Amino acid sequence: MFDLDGTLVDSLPDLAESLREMLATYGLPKLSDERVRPMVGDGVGVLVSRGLAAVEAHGIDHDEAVRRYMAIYEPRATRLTRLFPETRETIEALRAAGFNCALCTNKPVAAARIILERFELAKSFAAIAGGDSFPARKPDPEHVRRTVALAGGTPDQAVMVGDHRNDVVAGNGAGLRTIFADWGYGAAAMGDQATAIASAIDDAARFMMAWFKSE
Ligand SMILES: O=C(O)COP(=O)(O)O
Ligand SMILES: [Mg+2]
Repeated sequence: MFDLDGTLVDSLPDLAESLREMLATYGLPKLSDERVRPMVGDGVGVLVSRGLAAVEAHGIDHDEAVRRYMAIYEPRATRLTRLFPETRETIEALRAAGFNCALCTNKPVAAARIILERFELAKSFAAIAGGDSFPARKPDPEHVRRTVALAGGTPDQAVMVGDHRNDVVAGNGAGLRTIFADWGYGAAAMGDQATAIASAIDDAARFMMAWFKSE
């Protein structure tokens, strides 16, 4: 099971640009990509709250700001976004080895689907769950648990790969082995509780192959 932003796709340029455009509609100042990077990982509502707080915006209706953000982001979700190196090849190799792949992202599921479809990967995933698919989202383990079930798996057979503490906490809590994706947007310390730390997606796949080969 994979997280999306910062794990399969380098989406920061589109996320940050959309945030800047949204802030500009209120006449608010810009935020650099580097300032936006640590704001990603808790879903769009929190991203917008953090963006507004960072520019010290006051008196802005949060729901309206989220609507403006999504209206900007969705149509451009893959303008600058790219798969991280070896992502397609690794997904194909895992499937060829008998793994089911699933997506568990805090991003709204419609936007997640748009991205996977744009990269012709949607059909490779047995389940796609977003931050709005269930009442709970990462770091709540229920998000991971329900996604595993949707993919037809069980926690002991599954591995959660993600670049944020939320991925590690939710995966551990659901009883999965976890791999911290240290090529993503999370700080290195976020991987402390993970079963393993990987420096690239093919490295993560090597852990998975080794764990399940000997069982
Ligand atoms: O929408 C976000 O904040 C991050 O989404 P992710 O769970 O795919 O990293
Ligand atoms: Mg992520």
